[in-house]
Amino acid sequence: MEKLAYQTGFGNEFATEALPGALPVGRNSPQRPAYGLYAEQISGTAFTAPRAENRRSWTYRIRPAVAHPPFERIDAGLIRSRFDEVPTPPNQLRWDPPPPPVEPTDFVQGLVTMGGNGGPEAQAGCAIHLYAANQAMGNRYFYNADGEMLIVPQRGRVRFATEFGLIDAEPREIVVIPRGVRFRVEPLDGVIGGYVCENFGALFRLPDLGPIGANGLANPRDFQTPVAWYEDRDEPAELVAKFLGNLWSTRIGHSPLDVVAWHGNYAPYKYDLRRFNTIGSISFDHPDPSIFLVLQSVSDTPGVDNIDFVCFPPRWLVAEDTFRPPWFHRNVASEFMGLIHGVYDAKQEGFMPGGCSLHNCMSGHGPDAETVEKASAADTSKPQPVTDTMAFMVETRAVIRPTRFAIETAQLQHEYFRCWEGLRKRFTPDRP
Ligand SMILES: O=C(O)Cc1cc(O)ccc1O
Ligand SMILES: [Fe+2]
Repeated sequence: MEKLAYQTGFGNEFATEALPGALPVGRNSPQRPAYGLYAEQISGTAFTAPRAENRRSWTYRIRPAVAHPPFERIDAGLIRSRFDEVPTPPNQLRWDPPPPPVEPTDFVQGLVTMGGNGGPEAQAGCAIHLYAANQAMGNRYFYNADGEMLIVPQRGRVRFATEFGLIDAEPREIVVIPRGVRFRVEPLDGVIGGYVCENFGALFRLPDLGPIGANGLANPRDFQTPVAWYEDRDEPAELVAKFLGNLWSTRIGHSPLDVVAWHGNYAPYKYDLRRFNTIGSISFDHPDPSIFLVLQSVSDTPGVDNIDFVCFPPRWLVAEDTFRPPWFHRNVASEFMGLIHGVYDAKQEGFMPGGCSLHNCMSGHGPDAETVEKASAADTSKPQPVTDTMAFMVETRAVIRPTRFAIETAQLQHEYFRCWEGLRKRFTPDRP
């Protein structure tokens, strides 16, 4: 597999051309763009959004995006963008990894919604999907008008061929495809699978660092955006749109990935979670998980995010006289977790790579009984490495409401609550 070239930086003003001179200099819309290309803008924020948040790109393409017959509605399979199918239980929920697809399945066909909140109309909230595929999309292309898609590969390497260029990703990397950007997914290994966080709200951004300083957590230079790449393919193709929760399809006679040059700050990107600069306590106590924040989607209330995407990478635990794993807690926020690799430090077993868990607003949760036994007996005068792990959490302001599929699937672990059954009473009122 050839190594792809990328431009680096988060939300930079990128400029890239696949043919020399395709990108106009000093203007966006020349009367006759070079090579007979059409100029087209795609905006990801309101025109008048403050400069620091404003996102848009200019593309120079073989045909404008408008060149297609009307869309017709198609079956959305197990994709959901409304979350009122079944009552949401306050229970701790956990799922085994889904079995790989048996039928030929591409990325869009293999999307299954596990839960979510808000919706595309409200422009707030998120949907959490799993994907599993064993086929390339071929001449099928997809775009999502409902939100940007943060894709978390868990199994298999995968190529995203997008209007803005090519991205190859492997497990422990994440990919963000902005709202509206057309793309196609190709497995680079036989079976691919993972998670998708569809963000209906404000675009993902890097969090402020406050007293941490100018460096740390996910560093901007580690975000990678493709260079311009195009295909000039005049052949029958299908374009599928996700629009207000429904899927719509149209037939076009060419590949929509025909952008020869582009500039701007609205484009797909990838990030390797292994580059996350993890920060933790070097004195005592387990800090709040906000120190693991990779990307945030802010809400209208300062400090209360629509979505926090956090990761739990390998790290050292050194806090003395401290119960080192995640503590027992109930949060106002809701937590959907996935395990990309290895073992999660709060759960000895049952939380498998490819699996997921959901602990909603005020539902008690924390380390399982086995973890508590171990951590309570550990020698905390010695540093302890947490190795071979990569978990993530989608933490949201609103309750994450599971879909009917999530509640009825055979992968739901009905015995999950038993992992806390062994928490014995250890109260000794006469012995401090
Ligand atoms: O529930 C979890 O496992 C996620 C989590 C991790 C952590 O280190 C602190 C709080 C928290 O919710
Ligand atoms: Fe939690």
